[in-house]
Amino acid sequence: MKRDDYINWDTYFMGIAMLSAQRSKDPSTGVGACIVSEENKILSLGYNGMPLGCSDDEFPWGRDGNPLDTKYLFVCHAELNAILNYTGTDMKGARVYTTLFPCNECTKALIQVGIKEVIYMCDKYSHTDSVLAAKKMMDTVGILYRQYEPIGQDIVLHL
Ligand SMILES: O=c1ccn([C@H]2C[C@H](O)[C@@H](COP(=O)(O)O)O2)c(=O)[nH]1
Ligand SMILES: [Zn+2]
Repeated sequence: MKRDDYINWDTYFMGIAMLSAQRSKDPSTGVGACIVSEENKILSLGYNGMPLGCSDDEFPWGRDGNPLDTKYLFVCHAELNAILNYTGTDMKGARVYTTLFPCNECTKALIQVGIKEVIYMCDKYSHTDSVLAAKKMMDTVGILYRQYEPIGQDIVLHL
């Protein structure tokens, strides 16, 4: 008889997004994203990090002060990295699992490549204009979004 305690698709893909976030060098918010086809095949992965050739050790990771001394103008977001890391040709109808609700800039890119659903873990910036704009765009174009609901087992990463 087969096991009945296997994890469901949402847990599987959110777990992979969480694992991807562990690659981030961001000291305050590591973000991971996993893009999945309608057939439940992983299309791409990403996490937030400095662009290629921009050293993790030389570019800033701070949050406050002169904008040029913070990470915000430099860091490439997890969802955008997942899109840019994709080597295939068609993401239409795919969904993205992300550990943080996408910002407005990532949302524009998710729309342009045909993502149809966003499953997120954390929405800690829900009050910001960026996330409000992201949700306005998703509502307008019909992208569904829902918070990940753990069912059964917790995702535990023993690292
Ligand atoms: O859509 C998003 C929004 C943000 N991120 C990244 C960008 C930063 O590296 C962190 C946020 O840092 P805070 O210190 O919490 O402001 O999250 C992303 O990858 N995707
Ligand atoms: Zn973003």
